[in-house]
Amino acid sequence: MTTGAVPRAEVAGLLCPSFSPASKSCICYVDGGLNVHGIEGDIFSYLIQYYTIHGSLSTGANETSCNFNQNAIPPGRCSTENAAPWGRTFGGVGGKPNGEDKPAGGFGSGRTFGNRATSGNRFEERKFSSFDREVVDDDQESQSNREVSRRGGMIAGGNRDGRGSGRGGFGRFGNDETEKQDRRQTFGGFGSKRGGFGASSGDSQNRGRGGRGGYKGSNEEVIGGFGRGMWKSDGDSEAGDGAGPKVTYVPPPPPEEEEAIFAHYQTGINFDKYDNILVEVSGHDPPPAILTFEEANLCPTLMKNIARTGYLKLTPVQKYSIPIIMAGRDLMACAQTGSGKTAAFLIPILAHMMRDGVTATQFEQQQQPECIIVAPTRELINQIFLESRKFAHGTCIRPVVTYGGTQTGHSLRQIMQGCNILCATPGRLLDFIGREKIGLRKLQYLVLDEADRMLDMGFGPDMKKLISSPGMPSKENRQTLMFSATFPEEIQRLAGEFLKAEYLFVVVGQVGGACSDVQQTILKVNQYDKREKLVEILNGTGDKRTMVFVETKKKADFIATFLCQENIATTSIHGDREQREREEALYYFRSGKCPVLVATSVAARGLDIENVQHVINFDLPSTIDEYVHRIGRTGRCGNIGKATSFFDANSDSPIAQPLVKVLADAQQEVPVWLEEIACTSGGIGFSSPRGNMFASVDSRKVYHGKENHHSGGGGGFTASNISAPDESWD
Ligand SMILES: Nc1ncnc2c1ncn2[C@@H]1O[C@H](COP(=O)(O)OP(=O)(O)OP(=O)(O)O)[C@@H](O)[C@H]1O
Repeated sequence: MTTGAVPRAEVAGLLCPSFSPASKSCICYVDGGLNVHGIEGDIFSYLIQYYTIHGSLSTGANETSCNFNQNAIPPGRCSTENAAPWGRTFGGVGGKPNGEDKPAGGFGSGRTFGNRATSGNRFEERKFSSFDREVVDDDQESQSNREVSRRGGMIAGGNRDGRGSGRGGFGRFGNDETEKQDRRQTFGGFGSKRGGFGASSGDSQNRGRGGRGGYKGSNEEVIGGFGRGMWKSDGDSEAGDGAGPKVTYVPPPPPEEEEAIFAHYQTGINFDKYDNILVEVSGHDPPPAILTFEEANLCPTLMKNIARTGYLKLTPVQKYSIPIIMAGRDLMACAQTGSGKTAAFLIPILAHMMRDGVTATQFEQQQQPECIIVAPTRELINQIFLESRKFAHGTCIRPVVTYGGTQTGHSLRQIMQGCNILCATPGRLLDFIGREKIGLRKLQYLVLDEADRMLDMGFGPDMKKLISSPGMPSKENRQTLMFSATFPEEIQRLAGEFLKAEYLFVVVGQVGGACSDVQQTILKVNQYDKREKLVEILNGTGDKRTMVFVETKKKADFIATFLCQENIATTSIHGDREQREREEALYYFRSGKCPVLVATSVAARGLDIENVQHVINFDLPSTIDEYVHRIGRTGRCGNIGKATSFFDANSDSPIAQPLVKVLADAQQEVPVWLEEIACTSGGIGFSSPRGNMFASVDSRKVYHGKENHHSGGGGGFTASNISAPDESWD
C-alpha cells in the first residue's frame, strides 16, 4: 500500500505516510468502495471535500496535490507531476477533469457518489474560498490557529504546535457509530472506514475524548476537571487529563446595540391560529392560564423588553407556562416547534429575579447563578442566551453563556464578571462545577430545554451527574422546568427523577406532533437518485433559505461539496466542524449568503433562523421525533414553511408507520404508497420509544390507568437504548 514511505511528510498539510520527497509522490490506491488507502482514506476524502468547500489549498515546498486515477488502480499513484489542484479533481468520472488532459481520475465513480456528481467535473475554489476568516477574531494565544483557519484548517510544514482546535474533526472522523450499514455500503468512499487521526472509534466517551484530536499544541491549556467521563458529550477536547488539544476559539461578543439585541422576525399569518390549538394541563391544582402579558403582572422593565422584542400576544405555551412557573411549580411542557417555548420559561424566571432584586456580583472566584439553563447543542444554548439578554436588558441580572468548542478561559472571565443565568451545554457546565467555578448554592431554577434529548442516553448521564453535583439543591428546593416539542413516554418517566412529584404537564396539541404550518411532502426517491432530485428541487427554489438534513457528518460535507459544484451556494454544519466554522456556517446561512445549509442532526433542534422556507430530509432520520424537530426549523411562529423528505423504501420503511401518523395528525396528505409500506413494515425497532403511539397525555395517567402504549410498533425500546445520534452535540 505504501512504498518509499517517508513518514511525516505532508501532502497538502496532511501527514502522509507514503510521501516520497524524491519523487514528490505518494503511492496509494483506491479500492472498489473508493476508500483511499495509504493516506488515511477517510481523512483524505474528507480533506478533498474540505478544501473544495473552503478552497484554500495552496501548494508549496512541502505540499503536493493528489489525484486518483480510477483507471490505474489498484494501485493508483498520486504525485505532484500529474496533479491538478485538489479543488479541481474531485468529482470526476475516472477521467479527465472538465475536459482537461490530465491524468486526474477524480474521485467520483463510486457506487453511489460520483457518477451523477460530475456535470462540471470540477470543483472550483469559488465563493467559499476564504469564508471571511476575520469575522471572528481570536485572541493572541490562538495566533497559530488563526493561521490554520485561514488556510482552511491545515498547515503545511510539519507538525505544528498550537494547532489548537485546528481540524479537530479529523479526530472523530469515521466514528459514525450509528451510521447504518446499508448506507455505508452505498456511500462509496465516505463513511465505510473507521478511525483516523487521533480517532477513537469506540464508545461515546472515547468519542468525546479522542474527539477533536490527535494533535497536541504547545499552547495547550491543560484543564483539570471531572476526567474523561464528563467529556463524552462535550465534543471538544479540553480534556481533564490534558491529553487533548487546547480549544482556543473565542466567539464574537454578543451585540451591544439595542437594535441588534432586540432584532426579531415577524410572526406569520398563522400566528393567531395558535389560539385554536387544544391545550391540556395535567397535575394537581394548576394555576389558571393568562391571556395577556399584562395579566402576568410583570415589572415595567420586563414589559418594555417584551414589547421591544415584538411580542404582542402570548402563544399558548406561554399562556399556560408563565403562570405555572410564576407560581413556583415544576413543569414539563410540550408544544410544537417554533411556538415560543424559550420565552415561556425565560419571562417568568426573569420576572421572579427582577421581583427579588437579583443583581450580578463581579469578581467572585466562584459564581453562584440563580438559574441554570442547559440545552444539547452549542448553537442552541447561544441562542437561548441571546434571548435571555433581550429580556434581562436594562436590569442588573446578568446572563452568561458557555459551551464546548470555545476557550474556557474566555468563558470563565465572562462568568467571573457576574452570572445570574448560566446558559450552558452539559459538558462545559459539569467542568465548571467540578472546578468550583460555578457553585450551586443559590440555584433556584434548573431548565432543561429540549428536555427529552437532555435525558436520553446521550446526555442523561450528564444530567444525573448534574443533579447529584455537590451543592445542587434537592428537587424539593429548586424549580425544575423541562421543555420540548417531543416527549417520549420513557423520557417522561425518567424526568420524574428530576421533578417534584406534583409537577404540572402542559401539552399544546399533541405530544410530538409536527407543526401544522409546515407543508410536508414525502417523495419516494431511492438512494441513487437523491442528489439529482436535490439539485432539481434547489434549482427550482432560487434563493429560498433551505436546510438539507443528512444522516452523517461525512455526508454533510460531501453533499455540501456537491452542491457547490452545482453552483448552489451552500455551507454545512455538523459535529466534526470546528466551532468557529459552525458559527460561520450559521452566519452565512442566516445572512442569506449561503441560502443552503447542509446539516446533520446537530442542527435539528431549537435553531430559530428567520426565513427558513424549506427543510429537505435528504436522508430521513431514524426516529420520528427527530423528523418533527428537523422540519420544525421552518414554519415557525405562525409563518408557513415546507418540508420535503426523500423516502428510500430500502432503508426508511421502519419509519413509515410513525411518519404516516405524524402526517395525518398534521392534516397533511399521506401518499398511498407510504401507507402501504407502513401497513407492511410495522416500524418495529426503529422509531422513537413511543413508536407509533402519540400520547397526548401525561405519561403519569398512563401508569395509573395501566395502559400499554407500546403495542403496535414500539419495538420494545427502553429509555436506555434510545440511540445517541451520529453527532457529538455539546
Ligand atoms: N409571543 C410571541 N410573539 C411573537 N413572537 C414570538 C412570541 N414568542 C416567541 N416568539 C418568537 O417565535 C420564534 C420561535 O420561538 P422559540 O425559538 O422559543 O420556539 P420553540 O418553541 O422553542 O421552538 P423549538 O421547539 O424549535 O425549539 C422566536 O423567533 C421567538 O422570538
